[in-house]
Formats: sequence, C-alpha cells, structure tokens
Amino acid sequence: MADVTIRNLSKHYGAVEVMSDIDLDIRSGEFVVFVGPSGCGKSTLLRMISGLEEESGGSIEIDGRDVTGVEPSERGVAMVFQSYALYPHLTVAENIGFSLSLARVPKDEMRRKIEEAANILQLGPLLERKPKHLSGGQRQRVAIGRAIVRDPKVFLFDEPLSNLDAALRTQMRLELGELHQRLNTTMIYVTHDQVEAMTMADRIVVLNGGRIEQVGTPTELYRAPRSPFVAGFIGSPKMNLFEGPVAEAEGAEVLGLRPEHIVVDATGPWSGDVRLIEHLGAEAIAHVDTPEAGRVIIRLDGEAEVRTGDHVRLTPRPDRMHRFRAGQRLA
Ligand SMILES: Nc1ncnc2c1ncn2[C@@H]1O[C@H](COP(=O)(O)OP(=O)(O)OP(=O)(O)O)[C@@H](O)[C@H]1O
Repeated sequence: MADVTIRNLSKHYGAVEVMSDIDLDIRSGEFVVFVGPSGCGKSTLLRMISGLEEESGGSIEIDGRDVTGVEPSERGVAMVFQSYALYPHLTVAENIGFSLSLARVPKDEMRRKIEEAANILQLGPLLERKPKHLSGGQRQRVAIGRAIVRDPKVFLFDEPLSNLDAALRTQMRLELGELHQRLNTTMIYVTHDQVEAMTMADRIVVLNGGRIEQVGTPTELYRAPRSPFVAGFIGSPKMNLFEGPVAEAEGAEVLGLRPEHIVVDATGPWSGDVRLIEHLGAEAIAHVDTPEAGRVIIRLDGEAEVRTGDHVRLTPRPDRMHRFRAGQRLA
C-alpha cells in the first residue's frame, strides 16, 4: 500500500515535449486508470512512474519517498505488460519466481510465494507447463503472478488485456477487480478503452495531448465532464455534441446530450429519420438524422418498436444538457 504523488512532471524527447504539468495524487490502495487516445502519453506517464523512462522535469514520490531518478528495481513497483514478456524456456513456476531467484530468496520461501500467487490466480495445476502450452488469458495471469510475488507497493499495468478476445477481456477485468480487493494494493492501469476504465477504476485520469484533462470517479466524469473532449471520450455510445448559441464576447457554446437523454416522444420538438439501429438485446442504439441537430445517437429500450426508415419525434431533455465554452464546462 502506498501513495503516489506526482508534481510538475514533464517529459521531452530532444526538443519535443510530449508531456507537461502533470500533477497527480494517487491514494494508497486506489485503482487508478490512465485513459486517453493513442499518443496522449499514458504509457509514458506509467513508464516514468516505473522508472523505465527517465523524468525530464518534476518529481515522483512513492510511499513518501522521492524516487525521481531512482532505478526501476528500487522503486517498489511491479509492472505487467501487454506482451506478457514471459520466458519461453521456463515453466510457469519458474517464470513467476524469476525475480525471487535473481534476489536469491531461499527455496522454501520462494515455493511458498509462488504457490500463494498461483492459488490467487488459479494457476496451481499449470505450474510445470511452458508458456507456449497456455492460453492467452493464462499467460497474462502468469505475468500478473510474477508481479504479485514481488510484493510491490504499487502495481503498474500497461494495457494488459489488449491481446485477449472480448469475452476473456471481460472475465479478466473482473478477476483484476477481485485481485485488487484481495490485495488492497495501489494499482495504476493504462488503457485506451474507456469501457475498461469505467468498469475498473476507483478514479480515472483522462489524458489528452500530454496533459491531464480531468481526474474523477467514473460517475463524476460521466455526469460532469469538464471539457467537450472528456464528454466525447467517456461514455459509449458517445455523447451527442452540438453547436450552441454564440455570445458576442465569449464565443460559441458547445452543447452535449447523452444518448439516453434524447427520448422518442410523439410530441417532441425534434423530428428525424432513423438511419440505422444497432440491436444489443436489452437496449438498442438508433442513429437519427434531424434537421434541428443533425445526426444524433439515441439509446432505446431493447423492446422499443422503432425500425430503420421510421420517422420519429424526439425530446431532448434540457435538464440533462451539458454546456461548454472555450473548451470548459459551464456551471
Ligand atoms: N522514444 C520516443 N521518441 C520520441 N517520441 C516518443 C518516444 N516515445 C514516445 N514518444 C511520443 O510521446 C507521445 C506519447 O506516447 P505514449 O506511448 O506515451 O502514448 P500512449 O498514450 O501510451 O499511446 P498508445 O495508446 O498508442 O500506446 C507520442 O506522441 C509518442 O509519439
């Protein structure tokens, strides 16, 4: 368990600054997810916390100790990579225990730690297998086991589920959530997938262009996105964003409505043609062309009697309207 405190952190490669002004307080035991589009800097930030990437400016504290410039192995962190990075010639047990054998941990203790990790991750029966005889999900568990035996103060995950199929990803999300509850250790997790962020995080850090856009719980980001960028990035399907009124001095407003806040209603003020419906079972997503607001996406009950080609009337819920100006949320 450890706090992670980041102050004024920056990173440049030569003359190119890819990250700046990063201030972040991660609390002990929190599950924090860094999310953002490709190239926003989430891996760079994680790698700076791990020590794999050198900080260009600012500081990082882990558990009250300034680790800026400290070697990765001395920071008390363990990282799990997307690629698993397992040794093909070693068994599951040897892979999990690799760092312990390097550290010359006594055999008994090593065996106990490997078994403990294997139990948590349900790898017990597979300990003597080589990685090539494991499924993708099992390999990822071995990579996590290797992190667990190191007893880190902070776990760092870099897109660990990206190579798994959709069903397995969902299952591993749950398993990681349970692992976090069980170990109660600070975990920092990088993903470009906002669904992963929403389902797993205690708090989400949204990054954009090397800066933090917003930090908050999934509900906070969903209910009160601070910028049109966060509004469009968090939530699936995306929030509908429209051009709003233009005030002479302040410029144009951007208005936003979530798909569930535009409802089909025979007396609604908007009208539109349904161009496409995506049926998801319990709900359906309709894409509707309206003269009033252009193409809007709405969320329907799965049993709603709406079909492609239908003409519908819609009511936007004014109480759920988000308003932004100059990239910032208006009260
Ligand atoms: N060694 C490097 N030299 C120059 N620029 C780099 C280097 N490594 C990363 N960058 C740049 O830094 C920025 C952040 O990269 P980073 O890998 O952290 O993004 P990311 O958000 O993790 O993206 P992705 O989801 O695609 O992995 C990018 O613009 C990238 O091109």
